[in-house]
Amino acid sequence: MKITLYFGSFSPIHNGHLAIAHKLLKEKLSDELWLVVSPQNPLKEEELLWPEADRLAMVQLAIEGKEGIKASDYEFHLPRPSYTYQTLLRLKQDFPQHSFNVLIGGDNLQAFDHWRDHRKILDEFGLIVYPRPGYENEELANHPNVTLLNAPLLDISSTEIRERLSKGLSLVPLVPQKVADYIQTKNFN
Ligand SMILES: Nc1ncnc2c1ncn2[C@@H]1O[C@H](COP(=O)(O)OP(=O)(O)OP(=O)(O)O)[C@@H](O)[C@H]1O
Ligand SMILES: O=C(O)c1ccc[n+]([C@@H]2O[C@H](COP(=O)([O-])O)[C@@H](O)[C@H]2O)c1
Repeated sequence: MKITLYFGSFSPIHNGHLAIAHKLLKEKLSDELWLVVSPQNPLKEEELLWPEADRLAMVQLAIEGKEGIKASDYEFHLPRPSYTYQTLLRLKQDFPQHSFNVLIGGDNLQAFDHWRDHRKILDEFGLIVYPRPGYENEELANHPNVTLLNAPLLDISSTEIRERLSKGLSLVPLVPQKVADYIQTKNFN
């Protein structure tokens, strides 16, 4: 099978992520999409991230009943921080029957040059990139292993959700109701 991996901190997952996931499957660019929860993005501060088990639980709630999408805790069992190329090599070893590529937002493409082994990710696996406001990387966008996905842009970020939570504002419609309910049962700060 052709599997697309959507790596993220997902602290928390929101409707922007889900819109992209649905679009990818609708365009039939892959057989399955795996949402891989990264315990520790090498370029992110640890204190901004909610506990990984909660982040995974919220991804699972958000995709419940949705065909073709899976939540993955694969990186929970790998060394930290979560270097994507290392994860890809392990996945290739563990699932030799599948082929993998990586879905990223244009904002991550901008910073992609700073990812460890980014050239190898590009050459050996390939990227599917969708636009994010204000970000471009023309050189990479023209690479033969980069596919562009023309997806809807929802101006939502996990940061905004955490800010709304700290102000006591409603989280719907930025996240699915089940995720909002989950967050209310926790004491995240
Ligand atoms: N509104 C959105 N629409 C589409 N993709 C998004 C959106 N927000 C984030 N992404 C993408 O989803 C992936 C995972 O993002 P991440 O978990 O860091 O969410 P985030 O909202 O950017 O978080 P934060 O605000 O904490 O930085 C990244 O590739 C990022 O580019
Ligand atoms: O491999 C790297 O060097 C690398 C550098 C920055 C980000 N990443 C990965 O990119 C994914 C998206 O990160 P985030 O926090 O924006 O959701 C996440 O899985 C990170 O581990 C990976």
